[in-house]
Amino acid sequence: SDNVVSADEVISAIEAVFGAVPGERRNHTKGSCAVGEFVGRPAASRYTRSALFSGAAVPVVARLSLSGGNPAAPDTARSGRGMALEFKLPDGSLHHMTMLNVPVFGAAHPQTFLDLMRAMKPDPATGKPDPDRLRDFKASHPDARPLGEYMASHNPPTSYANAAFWGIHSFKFLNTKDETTIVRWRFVPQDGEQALSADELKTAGANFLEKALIERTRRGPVRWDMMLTVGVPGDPEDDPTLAWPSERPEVSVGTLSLHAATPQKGAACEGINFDPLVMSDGIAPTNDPVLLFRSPTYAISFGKRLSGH
Ligand code: HEM
Repeated sequence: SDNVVSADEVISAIEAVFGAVPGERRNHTKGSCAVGEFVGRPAASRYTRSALFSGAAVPVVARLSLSGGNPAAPDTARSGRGMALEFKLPDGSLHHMTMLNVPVFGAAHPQTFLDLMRAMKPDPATGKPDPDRLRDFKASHPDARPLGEYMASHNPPTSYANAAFWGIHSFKFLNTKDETTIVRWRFVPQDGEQALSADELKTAGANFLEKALIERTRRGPVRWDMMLTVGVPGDPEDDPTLAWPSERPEVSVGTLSLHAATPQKGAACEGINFDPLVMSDGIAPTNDPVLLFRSPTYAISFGKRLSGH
C-alpha cells in the first residue's frame, strides 16, 4: 500500500542524496522566477467551469527549475526541467500547475521514488552512487523505465523557452453541469522545441538557462500554448508513468505569456509552495497516488525552508 511511505522519509532520503541548503527547496533547488499572464479559451468550457478559461487575462507567477536538490546543478544535466505556475483568478482564488519537460514520471507510486533516492545515495567511499544499487533499482522497478527511455533519447533543452512542459498526471475537469472529464495537458513553446546537441552539451557551460530566459523575455513575451487531451475510457487515470495513446486529439485551451524573468532570490516565486493540489473550482485531482503524495512532501520541504532549515 502507498500508506507505508511517509512524506518525512522521502524528504530525508532526498536530503541524503543532495544534502540540504538552509532556506532552500529540497528538490528543484536551482531555479529562476518569472511573471506573466494566462489567457484561456472558452473551448475548454465544455469540460471545465474553471475561471482560468474565461478568456480574461489571469496573472501568473512562474518558476522555472532543474530537478534535484543540487543548487549548483549544471544546466546541461540529464535531469528534468520544471515549470511551476501560480494563477490568480479574478475572485482571488489560486490555481497551481507544477509540470516537467517530460511526458511521463519515473514512479507509479511513492515507494518507487523513495527506492530511487535510496539507490542514488552516494557511497561514502566514492562520493558516487553505487552502480550495483542503481542496476538493482532499474531491474526491480519497471515503472521507472518509460521515463528512463525518454530521458536517454532526449537531450536537455537549450532554453526554458524552447521546452515543452507536461502536467503528466491525469486531472478531473468539472463543468457547470458537474460532469467530470478526465484530461491531461502540456504547454508547447511558440518558440519551438530545441534540445542541446552533443557538442553543445560539452560547450554550453553550467549556467546558461537563467541568462537565456532573462534575455529572451527582454525581446518580448515568451509564450506557450496549453494543449488539452481528453481521455477516453481505458486511458490510464492514476498512473503517471503511462502515456496516453499518441493519436488522442489535442485542443488548444489557452496561452501563457511570460513577460519578465529574474534570479529567484527575493523575487515573487521564491516564497511560493507550488503544491499541485492547490486547485480552483472546476479542476480536481484524480486518485493518482503520486499526485496525492506530492502535497504533503512539498509541505515538509516548504516548512523547512520557511524556518531556515
Ligand atoms: C513522489 C513524487 C515526487 C516527490 C517526492 C517530489 C518532491 C518535490 C519536492 C520536495 C519539491 C520542493 C518543494 C518546495 O520546497 O517548494 C518539488 C518541487 C517540484 N516538483 Fe516534485 N516531487 C514529485 C513528483 C513530481 C512530479 C510528478 C512533477 C511534475 C508533474 C514534479 C514537479 C516539480 C516541480 C516543477 C517542482 C519545482 C516547484 C517550484 O519551482 O517551486 N514533481 N518536488
